[in-house]
Amino acid sequence: MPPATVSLDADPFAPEVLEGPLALQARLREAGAAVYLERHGVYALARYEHVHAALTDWQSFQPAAGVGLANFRHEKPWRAPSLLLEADPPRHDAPRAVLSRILGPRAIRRLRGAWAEDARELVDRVVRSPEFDAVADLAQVFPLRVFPDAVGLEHEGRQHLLPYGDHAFNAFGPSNALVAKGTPHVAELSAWVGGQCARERLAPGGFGAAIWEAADRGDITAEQAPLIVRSLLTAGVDTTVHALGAVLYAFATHPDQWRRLREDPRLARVAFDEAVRWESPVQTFFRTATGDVEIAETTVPDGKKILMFLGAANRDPRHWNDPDAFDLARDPSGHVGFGMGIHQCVGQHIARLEAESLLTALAERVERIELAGTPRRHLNNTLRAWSSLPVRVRTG
Ligand code: HEM
Ligand SMILES: CCOc1cccc(C(=O)O)c1
Repeated sequence: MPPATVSLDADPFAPEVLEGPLALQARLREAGAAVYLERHGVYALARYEHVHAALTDWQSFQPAAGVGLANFRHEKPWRAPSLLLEADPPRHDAPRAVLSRILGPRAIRRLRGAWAEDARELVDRVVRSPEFDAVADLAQVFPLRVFPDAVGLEHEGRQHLLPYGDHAFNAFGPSNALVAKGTPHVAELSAWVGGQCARERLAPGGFGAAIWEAADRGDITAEQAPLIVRSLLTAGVDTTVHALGAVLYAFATHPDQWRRLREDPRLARVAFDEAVRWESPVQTFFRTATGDVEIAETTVPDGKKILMFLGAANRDPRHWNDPDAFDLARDPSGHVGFGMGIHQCVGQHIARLEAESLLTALAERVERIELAGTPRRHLNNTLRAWSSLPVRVRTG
């Protein structure tokens, strides 16, 4: 008889927990292999071993009933489910294959030069001032300069991208004040995003046009094409903005690591993955049990949700040496900050290119970067993010 599952009344989506999640993450890892969260009726997994196991076992823990708290088996989704994120094989297969190709190595080779040049121009301009806000002036600016153009979006209305993604990531959590804050804008945001997925709105040569060309070839259907474009607009902006905020915060608080990057700018790529492990900009995702399934010494009843704490797994001392250290000497591969398995982030190579472009440009110009004031968090049910990151730089 497996030991009774520990129950906790904690709320991972309470503002004070979203502000500082590390204490609850440690408590969950130590309380038991699986912990039943009474408040939301879900089974929490916080240890690396079990989060990895759940992510890679889509047959037992499916995304198709929603990867948020809402259970699509008996609740209407707030928007049409994603054909990737919220789909199981075989429905998941063709959309995934199409995006994997479009967002793969050939795209990276095509974009590398232009993004490096764009990053150098932006950094040259920003560092003319010794003090600035690394979120407002870099982390939010660079992705919104390069990614919408790569997708082929019109210039008009791009200000809707961040709030749309912010609401989508809030909507994976419970219907709390964060979701209520976004609800009045959902109709306008969804109308703009939905309009941008139409073939005639997408510039030739972009990721969006390439998705429609995949429909022309019959790799996907014309009905699927706009929803797959929507995936890029939902998942591809806020995530990279907050991951860049995370890596800039990491360097501003670890001068010894900045020195390592200056000595060897090729470390930019591993630095980004180490920051994604250390801060985990995407903190949590849910799955739904497809039967009475065993995991973490617990039987999860059919139809019940599990909550995977990606951030907690990325700092699990059972898997990582000195997990709370931000250390460029570490090999962060295997972290679950991009997920794992068949749903592992299909845009991760694009995200890494954005980070490599910006960090390389900074490393070439900035001798020192440090905090110039108190950073402020941006709270979201799923994303770990900064709203402000005042820094001081010395160039040379
Ligand atoms: C540092 C930035 C990013 C982070 C931390 C991140 C994180 C993640 C995570 C954790 C998943 C897995 C979700 C799950 O297992 O339920 C995922 C999936 C996904 N990501 Fe990313 N992502 C990032 C950037 C991007 C970008 C730039 C794009 C688009 C260009 C993108 C598009 C997607 C899509 C479409 C999926 C669903 C894949 C599938 O279900 O097959 N992401 N991402
Ligand atoms: C970062 C996880 O990836 C996502 C997030 C939100 C939406 C979608 C989508 O496929 O629409 C994907």
